[in-house]
Amino acid sequence: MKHQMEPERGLQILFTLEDEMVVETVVIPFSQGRTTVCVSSQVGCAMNCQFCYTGRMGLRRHLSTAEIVEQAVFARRLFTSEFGSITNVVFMGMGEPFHNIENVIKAASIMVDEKGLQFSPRKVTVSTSGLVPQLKRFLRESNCALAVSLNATTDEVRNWIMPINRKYNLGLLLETLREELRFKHRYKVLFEYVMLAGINDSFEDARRLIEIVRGIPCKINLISFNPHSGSLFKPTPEEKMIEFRNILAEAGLVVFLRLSRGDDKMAACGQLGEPGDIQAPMLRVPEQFRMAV
Ligand SMILES: C[S@@+](CC[C@H](N)C(=O)[O-])C[C@H]1O[C@@H](n2cnc3c(N)ncnc32)[C@H](O)[C@@H]1O
Ligand code: SF4
Repeated sequence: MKHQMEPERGLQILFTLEDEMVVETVVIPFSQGRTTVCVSSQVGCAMNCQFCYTGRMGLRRHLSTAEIVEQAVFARRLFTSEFGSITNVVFMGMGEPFHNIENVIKAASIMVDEKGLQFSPRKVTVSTSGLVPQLKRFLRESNCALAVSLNATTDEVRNWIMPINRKYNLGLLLETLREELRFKHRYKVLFEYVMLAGINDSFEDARRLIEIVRGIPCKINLISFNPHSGSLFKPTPEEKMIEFRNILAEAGLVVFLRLSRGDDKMAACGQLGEPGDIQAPMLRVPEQFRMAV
């Protein structure tokens, strides 16, 4: 595993693997001494979410346990002096972690092991697009935190922007969480919701979101869409994101806004990878959204 810093793209680290494939890791310094390393679990991704740059690559291969852990080890070594220490790990880089569940569960356990990287389990978060059987397994076998990329409040929209929903729909995903979390004491799932202008950001969506997560111990992250070349979508304006947030907060939900981290040099969620010439297919835009994209 060789590595190289990409000064042009800020805190992005590129690792060249033994087979010359390249994987990306991002270090995100927040305020108050919190620094998060965002690790990849695959080269590319098979899930083909329509708003995600990595998804366009298709899946090249899974990463081994060692290749995942090494990203956190290296980031910690590199950033300890400059930004304090790495405090959090999120599996939100390239790939769908639960598509590579075996290696991800092992990597996460090494990260929290006393003889390993000694992170607190609450500070290691695995994010999924919603592979239901693997999600159940993770909740039963791992004590690390879980994030679920929701990104829509109806099957109609989610079937389009996240095709995995055709296999495991919203009802099944949310019912599984409701059931499984009954056995996890003081555990909250983090729902991620990337806001796409005119697609999933209406006030009706906000009200539906309140209904569909009812009974699930959760926090919600509203994420600003990071545009990339060739993408159909536009980010929801900041004021609208704030109004959307307020509707959720007034209903008693714990909700955070993750506004864009700014410049296009910063490597960010859903902007990692290099699709190349052969790309995953773009899906047909449903009739009612033709004007929005
Ligand atoms: C890149 S994914 C990796 C983890 C996992 N595959 C998943 O989907 O949760 C991490 C997060 O980035 C979000 N994301 C993907 N593309 C994005 C984009 N262009 N702008 C903002 N967030 C994006 C996803 O919805 C997800 O919540
Ligand atoms: S959002 Fe996650 S699951 Fe979807 S294509 Fe991107 S990396 Fe894969």
